[in-house]
Amino acid sequence: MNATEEFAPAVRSILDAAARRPVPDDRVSVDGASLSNALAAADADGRVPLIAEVKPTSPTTEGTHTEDPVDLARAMVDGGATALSVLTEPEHFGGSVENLERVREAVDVPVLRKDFLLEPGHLDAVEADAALVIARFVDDVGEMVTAARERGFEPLVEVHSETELETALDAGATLVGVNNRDLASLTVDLGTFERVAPRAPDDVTLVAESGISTPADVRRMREAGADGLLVGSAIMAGEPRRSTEELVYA
Ligand SMILES: O=P(O)(O)OC[C@@H](O)[C@@H](O)c1c[nH]c2ccccc12
Repeated sequence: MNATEEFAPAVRSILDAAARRPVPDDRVSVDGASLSNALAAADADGRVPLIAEVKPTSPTTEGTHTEDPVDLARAMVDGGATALSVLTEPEHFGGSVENLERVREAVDVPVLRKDFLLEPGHLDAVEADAALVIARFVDDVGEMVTAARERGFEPLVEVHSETELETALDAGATLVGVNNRDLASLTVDLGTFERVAPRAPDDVTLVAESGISTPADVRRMREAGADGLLVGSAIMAGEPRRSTEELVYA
């Protein structure tokens, strides 16, 4: 991480909390389902490959959704979601490792753990199929990619710029998310994916993340080369099954 980088106060607070997270004594070992294979299969099936996110709240969301995460997850899968993402960050996103455990037990699509994992030991808090590694926040992306794979997770490496994409590719990432939200300022620009995506080689699975809320946004990201889309707020704000369907059949 670039220690001189300026982050929004909410982001500083998230990172401070993440750094204080305890590291479990034991390593997890999972037999994770492949998120990238699931995305490719949905595409081959003529569906928009959508990762729907169980996101109770966030620093940029008003209020907190109190629905049972399992009910939300089932509605998203019924609406055609290819995979799910579950926030496990407790202090700023209303997430928990219990939410992830219960959701993964209840559905048979791959489940991504969405959190601010800063060191390999943070991967050991809970099992999942895939784990998010945010290039901007970890000192050694290669170490996190290797640590995730050793445990059986498929790493989804999140980038926000061409430079971070290079770092992710050098680290051996094969599943890369381009976050349209700038985690320094928390502002969203769908042009981010459009700028960064053309720099990725064809064999990399590219996920467009954040700020996607309408069928037109879905088509825009697909035209720019998205192999998958990660959507949270827009689905949480609506009736989850219907709002998932609207995007999956965009
Ligand atoms: O709610 P949105 O705008 O649809 O975004 C979902 C997801 O991309 C977002 O929650 C996210 C992307 N990268 C993250 C890193 C940490 C926490 C959250 C995120």
